[in-house]
Amino acid sequence: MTITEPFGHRLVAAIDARGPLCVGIDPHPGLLQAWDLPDDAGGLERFAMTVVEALGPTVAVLKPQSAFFEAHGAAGIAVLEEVLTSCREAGALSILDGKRGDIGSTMAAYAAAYLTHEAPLAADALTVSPYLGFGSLLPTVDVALAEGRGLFVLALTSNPEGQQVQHALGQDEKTVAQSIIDQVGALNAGDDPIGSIGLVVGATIGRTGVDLSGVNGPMLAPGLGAQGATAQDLRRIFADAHGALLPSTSRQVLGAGPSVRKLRDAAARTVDELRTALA
Ligand SMILES: O=C(O)c1cc(=O)[nH]c(=O)n1[C@@H]1O[C@H](COP(=O)(O)O)[C@@H](O)[C@H]1O
Repeated sequence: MTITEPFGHRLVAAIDARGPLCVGIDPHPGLLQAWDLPDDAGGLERFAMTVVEALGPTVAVLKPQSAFFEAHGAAGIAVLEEVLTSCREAGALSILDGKRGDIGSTMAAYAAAYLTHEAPLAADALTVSPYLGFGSLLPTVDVALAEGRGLFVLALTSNPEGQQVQHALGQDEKTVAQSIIDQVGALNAGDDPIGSIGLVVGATIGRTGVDLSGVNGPMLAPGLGAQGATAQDLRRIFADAHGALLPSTSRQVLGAGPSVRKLRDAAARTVDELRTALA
């Protein structure tokens, strides 16, 4: 589908209408079992499509995690395609969590695969890794912007191991993470209300002293719930941030299934809690 409105604008409108929440579609084998589903492509489809049925009409953003679909081979990819199409039809934005990062010419191929209107696996945005050098992402940035889609660039990830790379000091005495944040901010500069190139800043990162005041773009914050972060952590980390904060959780909400009503209630409770904490 051809999109004319920039991703950043569409995200702001979705958060305004539905609340600041992204729910990850992470079909862990343990969750399939808890939902009484087989660990095969049929179980994967039932799981993922139940989440879309429950949350596609109510939650701002859904984020399928690619690896869980790839694990089922061609049949799993077909389910991912169905999920991405159904998110769109249900009115939720989609972020494909693929964490792609490669040399520039290959990044152009990832952009063609996930961020163009002809692509069967087109999502509204894709997670990407800048650790082959921020410049390697620029071909993907160009395609995303031309297609009305977005990126989420890993800056400060929610896992503790990320610090080894992300807190290291670069030649300019900035941390690697701050340098990525600043380069994303430069791409979004002047966009109103915000640009379309986002960052991933985990809700678990603690006190880093990072400056998010110049982002002017979307900020995906995973780590709520199963990884231990709370709405109050978000309030502290993003106190001076400028952009659109999109808290994200997977297992905390998915654990409420397979009942559609319970999934909806779990997401609605999380949105209420976030709205109160972030007001
Ligand atoms: O890009 C992501 O979505 C992501 C980045 C990050 O720093 N930390 C992180 O947990 N994620 C993803 O967010 C989801 C978190 O799942 P839960 O821990 O179940 O809420 C997983 O799919 C992770 O791959």
